[in-house]
Amino acid sequence: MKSITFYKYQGTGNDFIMIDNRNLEFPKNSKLIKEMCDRRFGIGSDGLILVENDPESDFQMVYYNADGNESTMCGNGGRCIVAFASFLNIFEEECTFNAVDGLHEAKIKNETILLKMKDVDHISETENGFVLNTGSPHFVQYVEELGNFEVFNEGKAIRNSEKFRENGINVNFVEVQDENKIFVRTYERGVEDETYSCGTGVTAAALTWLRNKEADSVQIMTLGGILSVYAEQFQGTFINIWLEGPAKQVFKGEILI
Ligand SMILES: N[C@@H](CCC[C@H](N)C(=O)O)C(=O)O
Repeated sequence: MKSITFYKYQGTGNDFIMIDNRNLEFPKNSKLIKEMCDRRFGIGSDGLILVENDPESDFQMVYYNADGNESTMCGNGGRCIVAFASFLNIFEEECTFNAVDGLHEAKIKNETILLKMKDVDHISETENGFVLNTGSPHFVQYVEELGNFEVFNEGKAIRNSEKFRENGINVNFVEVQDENKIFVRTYERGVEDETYSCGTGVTAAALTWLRNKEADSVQIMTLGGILSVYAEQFQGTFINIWLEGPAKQVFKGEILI
């Protein structure tokens, strides 16, 4: 048996097991990762993230969903790994890191982490919503009374519909609160449940709200707290997209594998 040190982080309630894997000793086994993320039989989390060395930036982010599979970009996980890399003294105030969708910049500002997301040059409009990729694929639908909305059942049905079943999609429901504030709840692919917040999801929701408007920022309420998205629109493309919000270390532990 081998003992592995892990840390638990949460970013607006989206929670992750974090492991410093700069020595490449962690076994990347999806059965093990799924067991570690299990909320009854394991540590419990929405995903697991490894910090590894990267030749062209401060570190590499390797992200797994709670189902044990390596997946596309995680925005809240990206903010949490920045807090973790700072805790590990990998950088001081600003950093760059590589993730599955390319190079990201990030900054620590007081109690929050600002993470630069990839540019978004295409938003498709369907009969009941929008589809876009903010590092991960997202469906965004505007609804009323989101507090009482059946996010799990409706999200699961869309994620498993014929159009999206094969590759999967994250499903975000949005209620407009006012011109500068929206409320978002997300059914996440790979967790196959509603999570308290999804960083690439709120970014997707924010861009659908900001498109064709003069405004360049919006505040987003989630079940786990408040996030902000800043973005510029240039010739039909969203550039300089920044996701801002808190990311906190919750505990440290050891597991035997
Ligand atoms: N929690 C996430 C999204 C993680 C990826 C997602 N589950 C997928 O597989 O697409 C976030 O904060 O962005």
